[in-house]
Amino acid sequence: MISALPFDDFLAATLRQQPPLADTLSLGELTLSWPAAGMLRLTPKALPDGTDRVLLSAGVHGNETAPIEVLAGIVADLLAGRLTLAVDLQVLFGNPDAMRVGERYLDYDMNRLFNGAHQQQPLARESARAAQLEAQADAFFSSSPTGARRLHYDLHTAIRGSVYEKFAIYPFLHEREHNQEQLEWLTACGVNTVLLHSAPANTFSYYTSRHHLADSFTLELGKARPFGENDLTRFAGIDVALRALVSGQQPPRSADDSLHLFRAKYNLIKASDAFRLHLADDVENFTTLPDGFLIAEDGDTRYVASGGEERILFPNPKVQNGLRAGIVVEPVTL
Ligand SMILES: O=C(O)CCC(=O)N[C@@H](CCC(=O)O)C(=O)O
Ligand SMILES: [Zn+2]
Repeated sequence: MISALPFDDFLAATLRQQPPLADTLSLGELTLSWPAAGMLRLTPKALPDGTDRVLLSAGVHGNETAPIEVLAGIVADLLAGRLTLAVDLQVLFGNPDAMRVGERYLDYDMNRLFNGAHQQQPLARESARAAQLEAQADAFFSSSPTGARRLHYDLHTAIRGSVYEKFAIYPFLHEREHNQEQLEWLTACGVNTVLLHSAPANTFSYYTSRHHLADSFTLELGKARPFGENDLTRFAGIDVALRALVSGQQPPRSADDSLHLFRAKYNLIKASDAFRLHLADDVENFTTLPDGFLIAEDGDTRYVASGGEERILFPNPKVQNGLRAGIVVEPVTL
């Protein structure tokens, strides 16, 4: 075990490709392990039975920088002893190579490569990294003691603005109920809108939910901007909430305790280069679609809104062929 911190800023060390450590590191009340780029585990030396396991990831999309900066700030305060750690914490920066160049991905959208899907794209640089992230999540969660909560928040920002600025995406659950306590926690954090997925997906949050029965969410926290251009005051709510979580506290209650729930109805799939989206670039996420509105078409396939209650999420005609180019959602109650 070594005892001197080899970096003063974990994000900077990740971006400059500083070599990780083969050994664990002792730092005051913490044990650290840094087995690979962008992967840091912080464990309190005193670890009571039932201590929560918390996985916080950001940068699965390299251009979604504000959540990366939020996590970097939390790590810095834990390492400096300004914040007390009360959980076993795994921090993962998903795609450092894409972060370095400020792109969503280099070869293939990494959030379509989990759940083993990386095996179908062996040439993509994101595939090796997705497999490495899965292995790290496996090592972290599979050794968790019974009774300990397993939580995973995968932090993102979106390409478009949104009617609801902050929202959570709840992966499809197999024979499990949605966790009411988690929905209340999200609401307390100011994340008042939740989309319930209706089918499995190859996302990181689905992977940990499915394989480790974690309470896992993709959190969409605002708009994607390059490093240095984020207004971090807009991320203060989640910052405060995550700091409370890792130090074993409840988040301060948000003034607004309403909850807007939606269900994914179907995906728009870009099957070919003929895919045409009939929504302007400034149409926001969760915009309502009038009954009969032609959302998109792809050759003979026409996506037409129905009923007047549907809304559009993540419309993007630039995705690779075969991938999701949007989600049509509808309001739901639990
Ligand atoms: O703004 C967009 O079009 C995409 C934002 C984003 O990266 N969203 C995630 C959602 C993942 C999920 O469905 O759980 C993604 O597309 O990977
Ligand atoms: Zn993203």
